[in-house]
Amino acid sequence: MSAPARVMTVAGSDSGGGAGIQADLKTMLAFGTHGMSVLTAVTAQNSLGVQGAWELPAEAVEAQFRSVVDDIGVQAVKTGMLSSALLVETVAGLLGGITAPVVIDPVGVSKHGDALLASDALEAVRCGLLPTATVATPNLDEVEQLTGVRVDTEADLRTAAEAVLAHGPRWALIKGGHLRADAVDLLTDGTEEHWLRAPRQDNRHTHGTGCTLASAVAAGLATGRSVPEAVHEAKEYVTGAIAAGFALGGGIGPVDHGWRFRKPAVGRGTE
Ligand SMILES: Nc1ncnc2c1ncn2[C@@H]1O[C@H](COP(=O)(O)OP(=O)(O)O)[C@@H](O)[C@H]1O
Ligand SMILES: Cc1ncc(COP(=O)(O)OP(=O)(O)O)c(N)n1
Repeated sequence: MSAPARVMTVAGSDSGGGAGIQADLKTMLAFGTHGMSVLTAVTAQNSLGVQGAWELPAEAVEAQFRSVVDDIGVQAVKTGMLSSALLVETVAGLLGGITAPVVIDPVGVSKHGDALLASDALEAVRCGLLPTATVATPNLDEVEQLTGVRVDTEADLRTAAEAVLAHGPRWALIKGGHLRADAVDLLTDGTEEHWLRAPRQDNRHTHGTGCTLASAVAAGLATGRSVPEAVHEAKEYVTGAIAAGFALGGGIGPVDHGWRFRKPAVGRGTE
């Protein structure tokens, strides 16, 4: 039997299992790929927020990356929480040495407003990390932090994408999850435009949306999809996962990474 496509995430751990490395690996499995991980930081996190975060040494990040790439090999890479300028620079340097497609989710803050990236790391993201991206997937807050462009309406998404593309990724996927109306995202390489629209799900359990979308794109690229194909399939997956998002703990529950595997009411908790 042939091995599944290999996808690597470079990201932080979310102890609650809704975002970060845990979301990435579940998503990669949902796409039938083999997920591998380079851990950058450990967070103590739950449905109420982030209670603590501890960064790993740069040499530990580099060693994990080399262990995977030098022996197993990767067909796509996704990055998430990178925590500091040092880790952003370390990871950017490592990505410069591989040829596989790279999806950069420039994670800044969690849904609860907890910082997952030091403010002095933004310049390293702009100058070092974004140029390595096949696709960069900022949300609206990240667009504003990185480019100064504020997005209030769908019409602003094009300006945002142009500003992100100016930092060097081949494609920009601007996520409109924080807009008021439909959840509209814009994918563009500066020539082609793909508008991805989904009705806004009236479900507060949306923890992990961004990690899930970016990992799904990476899994699609690893299996040979084009960027537009991978993004369309990822959007369909995250929309279903949000619709099926469930309550856990006392705050914002996770999206359901396993929604395609479940029959109604099977595998659900009783609370
Ligand atoms: N309530 C929602 N209903 C439908 N789609 C959503 C909703 N919230 C976010 N999305 C979608 O989820 C994906 C991730 O976007 P977003 O939540 O903005 O990312 P992040 O987690 O990085 O803030 C995007 O495709 C976005 O349009
Ligand atoms: C460890 C870790 N990494 C990333 C995030 C942010 O994840 P995201 O998918 O953007 O989801 P929300 O936090 O916005 O729900 C995280 N929280 N933790």
